[in-house]
Amino acid sequence: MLKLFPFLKPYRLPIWIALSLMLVELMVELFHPLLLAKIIDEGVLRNDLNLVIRWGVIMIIMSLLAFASGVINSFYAAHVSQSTGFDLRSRLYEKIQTFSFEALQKFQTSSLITRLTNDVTLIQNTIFMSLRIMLRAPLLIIGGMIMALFVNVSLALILVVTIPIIVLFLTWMMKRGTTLFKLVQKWLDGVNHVIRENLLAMRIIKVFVTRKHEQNRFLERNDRLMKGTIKALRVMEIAMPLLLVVMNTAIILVLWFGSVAVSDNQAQVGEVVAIINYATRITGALTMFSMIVIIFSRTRASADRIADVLHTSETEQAEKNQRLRIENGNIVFKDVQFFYPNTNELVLNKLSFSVAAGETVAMIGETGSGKTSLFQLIPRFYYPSSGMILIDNEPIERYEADLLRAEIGYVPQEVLLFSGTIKENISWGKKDASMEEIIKAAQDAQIDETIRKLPNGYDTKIGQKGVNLSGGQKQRISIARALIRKPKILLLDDSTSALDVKTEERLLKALKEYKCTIIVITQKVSTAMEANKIILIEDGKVSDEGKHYDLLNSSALYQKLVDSQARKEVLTHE
Ligand SMILES: Nc1ncnc2c1ncn2[C@@H]1O[C@H](COP(=O)(O)OP(=O)(O)OP(=O)(O)O)[C@@H](O)[C@H]1O
Repeated sequence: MLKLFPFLKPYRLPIWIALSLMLVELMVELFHPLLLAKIIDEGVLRNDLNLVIRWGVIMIIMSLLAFASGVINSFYAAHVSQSTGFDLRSRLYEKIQTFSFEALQKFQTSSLITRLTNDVTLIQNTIFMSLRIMLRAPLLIIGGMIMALFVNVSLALILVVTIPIIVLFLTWMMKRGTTLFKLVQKWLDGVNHVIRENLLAMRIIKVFVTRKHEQNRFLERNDRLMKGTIKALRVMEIAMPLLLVVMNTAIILVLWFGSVAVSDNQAQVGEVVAIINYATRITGALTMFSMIVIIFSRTRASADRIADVLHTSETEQAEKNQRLRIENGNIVFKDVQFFYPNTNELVLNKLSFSVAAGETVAMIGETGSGKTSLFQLIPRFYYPSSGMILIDNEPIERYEADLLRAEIGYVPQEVLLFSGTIKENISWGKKDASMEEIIKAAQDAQIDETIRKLPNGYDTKIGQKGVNLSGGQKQRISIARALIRKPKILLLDDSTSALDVKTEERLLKALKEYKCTIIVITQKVSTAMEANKIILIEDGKVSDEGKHYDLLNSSALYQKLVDSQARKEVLTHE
């Protein structure tokens, strides 16, 4: 939890103001019984109405002061807690943006969302409560003990011995509670995980009629969360009765030893009453303290989870000193081997190939042969486990990640569009793009005509993940988004799969204008035939490469692919 303290530093002044005002409230609270006793003993019992009015007015003024302090304290507590929550969320978000794919895989998406929302909210609430009431309990406990010692040392010793034992016990419970609440937050991640998956896969769930199965999956996780929370709270709940037993025993001991002391003339009756009075107040404060322990256990668990994200070292390495930019776009893979982090399956095995600047290369291979993985190494989402990747004859590590990626247009296999207009989605690839540039990119991606037919043209809004567009339309918008930045290297991962042969032909022709290096992963012979070179990938290795007619003679895999597609064409023409 201490790791998050720096986040409070910018709000030192409002924190001090809030705490000082809380002390004013506390002082009024402590002095109230004293004043009441004075009014009763010296005013009411002696029939002194003036004294009653005088001290009564003082009591009212003090109450008003406490009321005003409370209101202003609330104002500052809300300001500090909300601002700290805002800062924490922003820092977490910034940090997650720098995460390497390894770190993103380690913290699941749903867990990151829980940390950014629920965990931050818990911390925010705890800060608010700390500034409002939390410090009051410990101060009442300490203040009560000091006052008791001041009244009668030997009787107060009973409290001085008992109370630290209870506080130690509560601290131990907080530790135990933190472990349990950490699990609770993990189970909350689990619930969020199912919700997220279900919302994203609603169509599949409906079409496979698996609503019941998914409901049960959700209920199972929800049940685990409920039972876990009850278990965690139960451990905490024994604190209260235990505390009352110990404190009541202490009060009985004070009474017993007190009566002995009074009869031995070693204490006054008033002193015994005063110490019992303090013991009762301290019991109340300890009850409050045990509630605070519950809240703190939860908050500690959340703070640890947030700190885990903030202190993760698996971020992308930024080679700040390197200002290299891709000039031509030639690519060389030399004996590249690759394992995904924390796995032992060799995905790329001594893979070597080269693509000259401005060339178009088609990459063909069976599913799972490593094509997408190979693509992910070019914008440096991952580093090769061994071997070398050179761009413009420079090792890829020498490029700063952002500068490297600025020159790469990447159209992933799974198209993802953002909510917003079509225009915004295309210009997302280049924030300062003009309308002409947007239209040009759309024209080249063969989507301009379709967009113009939509109700609001380029201003048509598309829903989350572009639900109101067809697969092929989404693919082409995603291609336009990559083209608008006029990349030096264009990576198309099976991005023309949903296009008919004619549209695809026009697209490939338009791409030639861009004079960039293009690698296109495809299963279509029609696409491959347009390329300068075809590279065949088998089990993470280059099994063959060449032009269409060369491969027809040399590669059994290519022949099989051509045969199957020719047969499909014959069947569709029949
Ligand atoms: N994030 C990942 N973590 C671990 N292993 C992965 C990951 N992504 C892919 N793999 C594994 O890497 C291997 C190659 O996958 P890849 O996606 O590169 O194949 P591909 O040739 O692109 O297949 P497809 O044509 O079906 O897209 C597969 O065995 C897959 O299980």
